[in-house]
Amino acid sequence: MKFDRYNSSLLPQNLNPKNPPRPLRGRDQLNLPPSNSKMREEKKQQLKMAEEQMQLLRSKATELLLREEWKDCVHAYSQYISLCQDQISSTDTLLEADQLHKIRKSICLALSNRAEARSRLRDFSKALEDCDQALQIDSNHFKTLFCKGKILLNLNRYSIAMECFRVALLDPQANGSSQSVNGYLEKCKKLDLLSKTGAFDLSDWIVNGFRGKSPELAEYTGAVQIRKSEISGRGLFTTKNMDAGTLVLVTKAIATERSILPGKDLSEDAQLVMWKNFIDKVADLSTKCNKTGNLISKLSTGEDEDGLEVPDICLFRPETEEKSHPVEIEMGKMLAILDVNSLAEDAVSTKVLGKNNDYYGVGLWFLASFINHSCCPNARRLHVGDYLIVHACRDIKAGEEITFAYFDPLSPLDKRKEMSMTWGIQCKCKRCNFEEELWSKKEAREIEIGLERGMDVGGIVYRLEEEMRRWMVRGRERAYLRASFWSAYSEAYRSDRTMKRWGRRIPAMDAVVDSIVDVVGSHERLLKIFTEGMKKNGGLIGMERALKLCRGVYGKIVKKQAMRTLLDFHD
Ligand SMILES: C[S@@+](CC[C@H](N)C(=O)[O-])C[C@H]1O[C@@H](n2cnc3c(N)ncnc32)[C@H](O)[C@@H]1O
Repeated sequence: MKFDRYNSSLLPQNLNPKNPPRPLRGRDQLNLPPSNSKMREEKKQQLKMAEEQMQLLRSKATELLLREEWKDCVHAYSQYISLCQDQISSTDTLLEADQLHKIRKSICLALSNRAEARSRLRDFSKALEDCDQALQIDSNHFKTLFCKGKILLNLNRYSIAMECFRVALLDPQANGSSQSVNGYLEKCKKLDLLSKTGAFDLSDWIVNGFRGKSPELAEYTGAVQIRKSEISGRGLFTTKNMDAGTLVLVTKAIATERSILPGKDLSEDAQLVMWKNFIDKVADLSTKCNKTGNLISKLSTGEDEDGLEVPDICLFRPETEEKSHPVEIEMGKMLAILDVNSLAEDAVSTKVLGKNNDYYGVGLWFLASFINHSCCPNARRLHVGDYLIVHACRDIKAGEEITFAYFDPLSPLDKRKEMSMTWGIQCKCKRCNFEEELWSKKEAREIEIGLERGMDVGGIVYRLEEEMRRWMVRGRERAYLRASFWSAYSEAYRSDRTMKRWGRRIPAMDAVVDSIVDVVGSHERLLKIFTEGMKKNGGLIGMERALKLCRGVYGKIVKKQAMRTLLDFHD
């Protein structure tokens, strides 16, 4: 075909007279794409700019890390990491192998530092994700392994934590910090053993008068499982016989909030503020960690408990991996869960353990949340640091449900009913049922009224014992009533005048204490009267029984010296 030079559409655009040509330069004159070398030049330029930007961001992130401004630090490292990743993907072909290696190393360190910052914010799930990503880049990265080990230790996942510290120690970088890493490794080994054996020993701390840092504990689950309960919903059951003092479980708080409350007038407001902070903490944790969120969502709201699923106890073990999806717990449900399951750290045992009277603490502990109330409890709890220790307060048979007293079991039926209302429960235990029935007797009500009106306690005890003989109330049932009227018994045993007057006509103190311990379990108020009695009798008679009582109240404290220190508390 003849070349039609006037057919403008066939002309290159920049030679088209309809489009005035712009000044042409170099390769542009031929309308060719930029040469490889030009592209390289431009990319290099971009690379340089990005590098400068990254440098700035990295310095900023490091500074925030050193200043311990964790939130901003996480943010800065996130920006830095995504810039690095962008750079790798956009300049992939242009990066020399060593440049690529350098950037990947920087990402690894940034992930490690972000993990550190996240762990300080207690965002352990995300911190662990960062560690794992960093270790994908460099599986022996010392800083990351050290950080991951510490996070896992915090989460009581001792065996994987140990593995991290062991690998970290192989790194030549560990030299400078090997003492510290070794320290963590030893701690892990000790706690791992404790978590498997439950061989805790609080003796030294107790002998030292609970001064100094509370002893290091590990999570431990004894011979127990979660099952359907005849009391309500789910409960915790033993799978083996346990004698008084046996450790049932040790569990670390999901969250706690503590304070020394100011003067009385302010204390209600202060408690409200604490409660709000506590709710915020738990809500925050449940969104940060899928496992925590999922486990919280399995707790009772106090409604329709019998329809609730029975979770496997393994789910609550720290080493159980979280494979769960995020759950969103709506605020109303969260409030109900916390209302039903949170425990106040104001148990008498906490006060004995060296805390002030105006000290107030609240917390949530998973496994303890499955323990139902009974007025004849077989277990007690003790708070040490963030840990809750549950032990048998009397002998328990395999298959029996573990129960706490949510309120004072050494109080009369009416008082217990009043207290159960504040807990939103209606106790139907054997003791409550028996006493309910007995209270139809006019004599029983008269005894109670007598106690309320401050009648002579010796006379009250005498009358109650006489009536029980007449009603043919024996064994456990007799112990129920003695526990309900314990305030009269203890006052009588304590008063020399009363004992002089009624001594022979009322039963001996140790027989009454023994009968109550058998059904209601050991209790510090029983221990107190017992040790006072021992002192009056000149010392060591009854020491073995006192120690047994003491084990029921505080668990199996290993050294006798520590037991004696505890007994002294009750003088
Ligand atoms: C800490 S939870 C105990 C575990 C609960 N049963 C579950 O299934 O998750 C406390 C709740 O259990 C129920 N509960 C505990 N003890 C009870 C009792 N003695 N009588 C009736 N309900 C009880 C009440 O609904 C209470 O709010």
